[in-house]
Amino acid sequence: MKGTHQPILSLANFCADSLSGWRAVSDVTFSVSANECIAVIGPNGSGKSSLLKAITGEYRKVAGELWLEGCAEENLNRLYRAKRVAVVAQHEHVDPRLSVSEYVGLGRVPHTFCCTEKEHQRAVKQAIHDTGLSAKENRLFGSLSGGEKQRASIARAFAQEPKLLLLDEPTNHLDPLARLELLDLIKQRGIASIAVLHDLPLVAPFADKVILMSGQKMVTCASPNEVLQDAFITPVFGLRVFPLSHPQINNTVHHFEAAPSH
Ligand SMILES: Nc1ncnc2c1ncn2[C@@H]1O[C@H](COP(=O)(O)OP(=O)(O)OP(=O)(O)O)[C@@H](O)[C@H]1O
Repeated sequence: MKGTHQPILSLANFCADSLSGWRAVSDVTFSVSANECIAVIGPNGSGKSSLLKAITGEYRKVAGELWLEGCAEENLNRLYRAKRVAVVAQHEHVDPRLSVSEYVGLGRVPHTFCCTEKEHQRAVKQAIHDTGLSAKENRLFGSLSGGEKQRASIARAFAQEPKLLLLDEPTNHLDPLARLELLDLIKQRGIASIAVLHDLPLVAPFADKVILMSGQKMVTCASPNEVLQDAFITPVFGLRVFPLSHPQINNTVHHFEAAPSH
């Protein structure tokens, strides 16, 4: 049952700075367990990507606590993180001459010395299969469409066999059906996932919890129905929320319109 697992990641009153001392995120408190999906929402420049960078250690902790699988931040080394956390970044610079299977194989790098070649190959094949790319495994990365590249990035992250998946705007450049399929793919995988999403109507079907960011701070972290309300959304986005009953399934869907004063 969701919520009863030991958290994979916990942050409490967490603040992090860039190397130059700029305050990247503050007031962050939440946890994510295996099988849980979290959506991070907020307007442009509100600190969503900064939050992911703080979790990966790119920004350094200056206050509060972060635990990854029960290990405190100060005791984490790069290999420990790399074995547990996979990142699908917003802009990935990939050598276009790599084949899809070579690119997906990069996800195995943190496990280089602790798995056999057969185990590496099995993980890569499985990830390519699960993301629907089997027919394209020998194609060059540079020849893939935008949506296929996005799937290949997810496959690389799956091949890493992480405990936690961090995704920065994974639905960018995807058509409407591909967006739904990609989020469903992540959800079905059953890995603790934190995804930055701009497309607010996609948030409730995907997320167990929503983190709302504004001005580099976490405003709240709660269920989609709790966060997707005027009280939170209007001051941060300038939008009004209309929760509607879905005609066929027992779920609320959310419609958004510009708030009158905006
Ligand atoms: N090292 C830095 N020094 C100063 N400001 C920075 C630094 N890194 C990021 N910023 C600023 O912090 C703000 C938040 O950036 P971030 O990339 O986290 O936003 P975001 O919510 O992911 O935005 P978007 O939706 O546009 O991708 C931006 O205004 C950005 O210019």
